[in-house]
Amino acid sequence: MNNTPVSVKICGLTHASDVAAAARAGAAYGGFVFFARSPRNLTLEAAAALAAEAPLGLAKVALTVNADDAFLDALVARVPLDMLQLHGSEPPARVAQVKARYGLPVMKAVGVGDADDLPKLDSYMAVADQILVDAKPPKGADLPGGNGLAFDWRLIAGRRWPVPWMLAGGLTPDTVAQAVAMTGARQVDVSSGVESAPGTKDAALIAQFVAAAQDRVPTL
Ligand SMILES: O=C(O)c1ccccc1NCC(=O)[C@H](O)[C@H](O)COP(=O)(O)O
Repeated sequence: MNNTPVSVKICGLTHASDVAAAARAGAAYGGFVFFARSPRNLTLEAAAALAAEAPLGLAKVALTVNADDAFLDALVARVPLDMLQLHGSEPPARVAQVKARYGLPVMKAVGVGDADDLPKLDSYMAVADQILVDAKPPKGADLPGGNGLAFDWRLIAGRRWPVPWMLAGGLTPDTVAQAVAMTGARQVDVSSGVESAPGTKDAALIAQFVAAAQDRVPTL
């Protein structure tokens, strides 16, 4: 039995109040989204201002989708970051390149819809610092993540990987404890499940989510 509390990432922070709510609730990571079609999309300037608000203990994660070096150069120069999250179709070689170029830990997101998607996870173990095991977006979806949809957690029940991994996809304050129990995840990531509307985070839901993930009473 592992008594270390489950680490939580709150993704898609867009306001200073979101950063404060995530930190107050005890989240370990805060995610900044850089994807034009997302309701959580940030400019570099907005992200730099939010990053400046993040206290020690809240790791700042930038989420990009198939970004080129020019964008990542500007991002890393402008926004103080603790981790890069690659949420597109970046192959393992690109993950290795990004890691070498910026010297930041890299988390690679992999979408899971059915058992056929699981081998893809293995292909990143040698190059990524962390893996985000997320729900595969539905065909034709506008967003490659942050869709509020879960996958069948039984697909990964009991699975272990050699690098740290996070569970994501459709988690909510009501479901996260069951998801942790079923999968054995020690890290979880949420976006839609702690929002009152797409792109609008709710401080009470954030507190409830982190507490539920860690099996304790919310810190409001
Ligand atoms: O959140 C977005 O808008 C987004 C846009 C483009 C790529 C990825 C995106 N989110 C990815 C995340 O890290 C989410 O937290 C993860 O997919 C879980 O989302 P949700 O199901 O909404 O909790």
